[in-house]
Amino acid sequence: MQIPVVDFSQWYNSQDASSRQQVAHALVKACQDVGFVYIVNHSLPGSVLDETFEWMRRFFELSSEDKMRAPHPEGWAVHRGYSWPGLEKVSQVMSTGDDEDARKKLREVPDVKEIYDIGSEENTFQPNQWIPKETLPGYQDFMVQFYWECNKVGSEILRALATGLDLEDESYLTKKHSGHNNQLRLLHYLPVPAEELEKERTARCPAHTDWSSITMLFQDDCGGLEVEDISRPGTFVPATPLKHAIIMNIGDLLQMWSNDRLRSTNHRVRLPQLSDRFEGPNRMTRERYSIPYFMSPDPDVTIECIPSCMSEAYPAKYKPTTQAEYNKMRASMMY
Ligand SMILES: O=C(O)CCC(=O)C(=O)O
Ligand SMILES: [Fe+2]
Repeated sequence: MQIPVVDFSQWYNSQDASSRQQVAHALVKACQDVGFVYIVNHSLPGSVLDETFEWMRRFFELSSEDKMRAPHPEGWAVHRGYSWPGLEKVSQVMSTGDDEDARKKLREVPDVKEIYDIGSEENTFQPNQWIPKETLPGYQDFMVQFYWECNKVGSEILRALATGLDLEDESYLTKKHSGHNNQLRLLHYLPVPAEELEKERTARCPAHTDWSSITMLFQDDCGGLEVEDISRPGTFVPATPLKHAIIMNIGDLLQMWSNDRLRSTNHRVRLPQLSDRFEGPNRMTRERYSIPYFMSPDPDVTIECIPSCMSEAYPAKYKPTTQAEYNKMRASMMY
């Protein structure tokens, strides 16, 4: 399996409907066959992405005391602010109600990363947790702007998906995504001895699917992200870093929405592939920075089968749900 590359330049050519259709169909095909795709020639300038990685480096280099001025609130309901190493545990386990034991067991193998989550300034249910402005002048303004730039590209991707799914209304999906329920996450994976990862005594990010509609991921050149081959369950292939490309993947909500036509694929972060990403006698793996941006519909939007994805022979498989309900089920196992 190879992760397809889709060139988005023709999508922005509003004069040429057939080129736009081609891009949209290539995108949908990739999301059906693999669930992951590299998008190149999108509207986010490489210089902005480089600058974002610079800002996040500066943020994570702050003292823990400084970072702890914007801590992730206790519990799962608010997903903002700084999570110190070990706080979050990624898992595929769903909540059943009586979870204390399951939660403890999951944490026996900690995830060695620190995280900073950001949302819309206008999302009052998920208030942002900022460090004082004077601690890192310019950081907050930059991130707020980057959040909306990502939303702009993400909206174009949703528009292309609707077109590629042959929906008459190109804005079928974008109408349900105001942008205020997205999540920008800055991830810093700490250096660890390779053996710790090999023996699974610690983890970077265990296999999971995302709960979003779509996720856009930006990564540095360290490597380690792996994607499951849906035609050979259990086999993972590396998503090798491609400079300034967006790695886009389908999340659970769009898989449900599309009646399993678009695939929410398992992925994980393991050892970097390249040998020069390790150093010293105990093969410390290099640190890694990545930025997933999760696009989610507004909380009360009903996720029910897209008309072009069902027929008499292939009826809707999922019971309608809302983003808020699905989010609650997944999030309560993570914190
Ligand atoms: O860090 C990465 O490359 C992937 C992170 C990820 O899959 C997630 O946060 O959902
Ligand atoms: Fe993910």
